[in-house]
Amino acid sequence: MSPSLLQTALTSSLRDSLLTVAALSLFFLLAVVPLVLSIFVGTHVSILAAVPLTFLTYYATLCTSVVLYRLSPFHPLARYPGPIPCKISQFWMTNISMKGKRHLYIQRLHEKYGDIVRIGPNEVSIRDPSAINPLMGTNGWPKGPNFLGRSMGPQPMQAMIMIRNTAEHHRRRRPWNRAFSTAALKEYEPLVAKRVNQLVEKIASDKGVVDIAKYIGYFTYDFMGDMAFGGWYEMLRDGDADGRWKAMEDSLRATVFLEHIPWITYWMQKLGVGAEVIQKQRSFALARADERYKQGSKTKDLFYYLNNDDGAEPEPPAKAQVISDGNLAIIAGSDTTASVLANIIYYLLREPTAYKRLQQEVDLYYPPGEDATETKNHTKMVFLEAVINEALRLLPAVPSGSQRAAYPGSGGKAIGPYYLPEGTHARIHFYSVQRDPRNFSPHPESFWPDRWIVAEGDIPAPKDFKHNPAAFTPFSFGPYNCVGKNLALQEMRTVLCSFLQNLDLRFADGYDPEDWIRDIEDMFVVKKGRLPVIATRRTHHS
Ligand code: HEM
Repeated sequence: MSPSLLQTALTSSLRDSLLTVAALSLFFLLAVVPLVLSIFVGTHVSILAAVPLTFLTYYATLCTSVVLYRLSPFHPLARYPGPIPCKISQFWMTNISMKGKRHLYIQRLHEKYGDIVRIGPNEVSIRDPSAINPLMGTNGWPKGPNFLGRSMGPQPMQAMIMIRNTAEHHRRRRPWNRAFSTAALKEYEPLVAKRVNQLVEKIASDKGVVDIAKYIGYFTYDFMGDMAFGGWYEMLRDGDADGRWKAMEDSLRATVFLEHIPWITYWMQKLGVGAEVIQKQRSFALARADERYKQGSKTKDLFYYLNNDDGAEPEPPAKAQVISDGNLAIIAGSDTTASVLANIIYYLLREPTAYKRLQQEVDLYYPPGEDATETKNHTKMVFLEAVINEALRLLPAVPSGSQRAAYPGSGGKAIGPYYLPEGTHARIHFYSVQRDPRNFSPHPESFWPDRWIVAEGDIPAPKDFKHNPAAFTPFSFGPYNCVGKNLALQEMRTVLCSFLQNLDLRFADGYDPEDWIRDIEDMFVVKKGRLPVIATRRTHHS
């Protein structure tokens, strides 16, 4: 076995052993100790009364002391404010998250308590851009343990997004970086173009009201299948016949539940409870990955790089690693891009002047007859860029941020002006930071694409204009940031140019645009509702 595979296997067997020791200790504390105590109590009362009495008293004392400690000035995070239920138990935030409005809840907490707030007994949310680099940059902290919960506990091989060891993450990220290089992105252009044309055709040919958010989702899924596995599924053509998209959306609620209480996944796995919804989603990807192995590399898709078919790494990776990361691409790349794209369409339809202006820009660069899937004009399209940035600012695809925590044994750290002891889990609340008037003014809560053009100095700045690029991190920040950022931007620009060149879009009659905002849920990634539109082909523009 190669040294890196050996290291991975050892790390995961060490992790499993540690989890088993932790579980046994918990069992000892919660079952064995009160049972032994009840034998002593049984010398004074009947054993039938002694057992419940001892257990009840033992648990009450245990819970009271935990609660008192978490609220006390002796707790390492005592200096940071927050609501009492958050300080007492992680279950409070779990409950909030399950309702889908965590992003708004945490935003309100920041308004009330300030730039750092305790959102769990050992977890803080931060709304201060000066903390982004120290927390998430090269010398910051790695991923937090919430990813272990999100993935339903240890897998045969962890997907890259879960890896907390910096060196191991760096090693695993190398093939991804090659797969998203400028040269590789160029190779994906025809794949994007083919799917974009199919999407436009699908929307144009569907008569009546179209749920454009659904079709955009199918498009991103089909495209990620092409890009990751050299072709996979035809959701735009066949619909969600066997429930793949639904399985992915369903798994969001289960994973947001588990991300706040990752330790529970250990017990769920041992008892075989609740994994179906997540396993169903995963089984689709595993099946396709297996097929792809058999086919071999005919095109340079992501699999080609993950499987080291380009020969850039000294050793071939384990099969389980390639499968895990291929699956990760589908999950990380489809839902995120779909929600951002649908959100951009929503804002454009809500702001007809912005829609018109973008259409004029598209008409300028892609007049009728010009191929709108060509990327050559993208860098010149300043309003297109402003529209995408503004939608990403208002609704980042990961609104409540990605958790970070010190690697065990590495100690506490000054994160900007805040000292966080080891054992703390911390997130930058992207949603709040990007809507903070100290970072973006005026109209921090409104869709105003011009702020990006003002910031470039292309139009004069209004009074009290504020624009802080360091506070804009919709693709996250640092060595664990979104590796698919450039692909996502390329995809979104191509879709928007093609939509606006070929279609006229408007909200369906009777649709209340507030429904879109109401339906948005923060399930770590954004879960969106329906976006009913009427689409007609553009025929008479010049
Ligand atoms: C608009 C679309 C997208 C947005 C807003 C977005 C945003 C994000 C964010 C916020 C993260 C978390 C990074 C962290 O933990 O700090 C992430 C991670 C990731 N994204 Fe994206 N993403 C998008 C599209 C894509 C696409 C198209 C892919 C292609 C496969 C992709 C692949 C990944 C991967 C693999 C990770 C994990 C990176 C790592 O752990 O090193 N994303 N993304």
